[in-house]
Amino acid sequence: MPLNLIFDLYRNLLYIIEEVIRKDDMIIKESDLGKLPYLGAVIKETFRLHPPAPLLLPHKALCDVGIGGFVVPKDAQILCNVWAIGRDPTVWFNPHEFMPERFLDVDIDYNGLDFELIPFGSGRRICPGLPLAHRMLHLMLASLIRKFDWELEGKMRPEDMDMTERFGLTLHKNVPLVAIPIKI
Ligand code: HEM
Repeated sequence: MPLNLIFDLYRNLLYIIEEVIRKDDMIIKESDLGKLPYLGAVIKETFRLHPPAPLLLPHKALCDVGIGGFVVPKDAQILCNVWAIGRDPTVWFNPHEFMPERFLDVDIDYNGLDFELIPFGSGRRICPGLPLAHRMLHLMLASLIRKFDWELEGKMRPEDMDMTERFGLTLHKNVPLVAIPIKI
């Protein structure tokens, strides 16, 4: 999705949040989150394209394991490339497009059971902070959108933003985002 459309999306999110949450309610509450499926879809789409831990954490095979026709030998170190899974064209339609709508009518979640979207990992070493991160991300993003208007530093146009990523244990924007909050 072109970046100027992402700003339209931001306006849409604000509109939806205002529609759902009563105007006189000052603070977005956890009980409001179930009424904001589009917000959830935006967060899932962000995790799909920009997983904070692009290779999860290193794992090690305890014994030889056969999987999908391959043998993973005992003691092999395993890095799970969730960044690549999120952009796999055999799994995702238009994988490089930022399209939150793709999550609206499907039952794909990041709870570790849907292997096409596992930003928190899966299985017994799944991130124990998932429930906290899930709540905080929704509450913080909804509050930031609702309480402020935003503009880019130096009147930069959204389409001129440098979206390249810097890989490491965690994934960062190569050029950090600087956005200016304007109190509404
Ligand atoms: C957006 C937020 C977060 C993301 C995307 C994330 C992602 C991950 C990932 C991918 C792993 C490795 C899973 C694996 O090895 O397969 C992990 C492990 C872990 N995370 Fe998170 N995490 C987040 C927030 C948190 C928070 C808020 C906490 C604590 C309050 C936390 C605590 C941990 C711990 C302790 C582990 C190690 C678990 C183990 O190895 O058994 N994480 N996380």
